[in-house]
Amino acid sequence: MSSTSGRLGFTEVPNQTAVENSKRRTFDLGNGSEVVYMPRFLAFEESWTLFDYLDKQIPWTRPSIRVFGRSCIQPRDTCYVASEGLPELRYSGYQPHAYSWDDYPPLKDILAAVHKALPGSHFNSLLLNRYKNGSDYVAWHADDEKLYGLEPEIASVSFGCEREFLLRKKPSKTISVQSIGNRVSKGSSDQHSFILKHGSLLVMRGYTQRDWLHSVPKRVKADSVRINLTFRHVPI
Ligand SMILES: O=C(O)CCC(=O)C(=O)O
Ligand SMILES: [Fe+2]
Repeated sequence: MSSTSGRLGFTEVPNQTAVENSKRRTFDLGNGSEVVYMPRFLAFEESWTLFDYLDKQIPWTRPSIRVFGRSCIQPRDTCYVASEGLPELRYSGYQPHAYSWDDYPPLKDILAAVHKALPGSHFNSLLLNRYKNGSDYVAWHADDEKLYGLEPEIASVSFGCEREFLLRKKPSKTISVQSIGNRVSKGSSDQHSFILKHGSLLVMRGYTQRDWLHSVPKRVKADSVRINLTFRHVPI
């Protein structure tokens, strides 16, 4: 984009919105894992319209899942949308019904925007989560189901209440802690935290699911609904 010179010889600064929209930060987590964060992926008002639609129209359920051999109610609402003919998703002993994209046209618009932002991506399934307030959460996990292959790219779009998204390195199977004299250096880059904003996009790619865990912890102060969409590719 070219910039014009003002009357007094100052260079004009592009307007603030354009600068914000172009903000895209890439975080190299090391060893082939990468996270990309775009705080203003979708416009603010449009994001509220989508939030209202999703909150009201999606057939949310709160299923029973199995965690460490015990049955419990999943601590958030969920729904699953997938293209026809994909192998079925199963996680924590639960197999969600796959709804069709055609039943929820705004999801196709969001998918198109994600594909545009991430050239070369081909998402064909979507796991939706609804956190009614700060007592809903997702525990530490990796989306490393075989179904997704070895290096899944996962694109996560958030609406509504801002929540913290944490990444923590999986314990290494080899001894990677370096001893320097008496001091044990573990490095501080084994954890990352993002506040996922209304209308934001966060992408995990490379070996992030193999080498890292992520979570959205409980937050007493979060007092309103958050909706999160994670787009995934299931190879056929
Ligand atoms: O709500 C989020 O930001 C993350 C959801 C998530 O990790 C998942 O659905 O696997
Ligand atoms: Fe996840």
